[in-house]
Amino acid sequence: MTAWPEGYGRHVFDVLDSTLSEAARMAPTLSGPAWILALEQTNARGRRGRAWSTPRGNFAGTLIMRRKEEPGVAALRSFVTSLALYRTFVAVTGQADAFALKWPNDVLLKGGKVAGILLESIGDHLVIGIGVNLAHAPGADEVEARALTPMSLAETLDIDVAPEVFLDVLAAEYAALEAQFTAHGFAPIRRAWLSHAAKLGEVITARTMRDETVGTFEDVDEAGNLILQTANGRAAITAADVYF
Ligand SMILES: O=C(O)CCCC[C@@H]1SC[C@@H]2NC(=O)N[C@@H]21
Repeated sequence: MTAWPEGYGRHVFDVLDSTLSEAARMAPTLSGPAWILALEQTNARGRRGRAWSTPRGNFAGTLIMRRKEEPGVAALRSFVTSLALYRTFVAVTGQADAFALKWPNDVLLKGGKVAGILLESIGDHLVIGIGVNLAHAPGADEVEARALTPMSLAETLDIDVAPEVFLDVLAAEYAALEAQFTAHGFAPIRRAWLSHAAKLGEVITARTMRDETVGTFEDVDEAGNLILQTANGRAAITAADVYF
């Protein structure tokens, strides 16, 4: 059994609209960081206003904490979280090679998307919503045409992990990385994140609402920007959807 990290609250709900919405409701009452888990969500949201489906058996969690730093630094916790997710997947499956990280914060299983993260600010709190396809993945026809195929742990690896068990491992992995981030800053997180990055050194496409940049994925800089080497030189991209 994994020890629950000291100082973190743990709140498990059967059904919620969204753990992000519950975090917003709970924020005024919290005295420290807290994890919120829902076994089912009825109105979950993904990045860029997309819907996110959470059937029973999948993981839907939110970590809420008071924001200690300026927003740009606090947002680097999306990398802390995706690295914690990577370590959690390896811990529960024993299959390090099956998983990879996709900038800015998706986790891939055998090249398809198995987990996504949505970071939001609520007043002086940071909320990190995490969705993991443990049991079921949406069909390829339910996601955008160029999106990676959704994958689930159960359907792809034949490994069943209960959301509560996943939460306990993730909370412990996160707490260890949060302590490292607080003590040593982003550099060690960035190095570890890059060591698991998908498509590093390969040509990828970063698309925003306005434009599309194609280039070789060279690095993630100290501010978390995606660095692409393009035909017109080096591009630092702050926010985009990445396509392989
Ligand atoms: O689009 C993405 O990749 C991010 C998906 C984030 C989904 C999670 S599930 C738990 C939390 N509650 C929500 O409503 N969304 C996030």
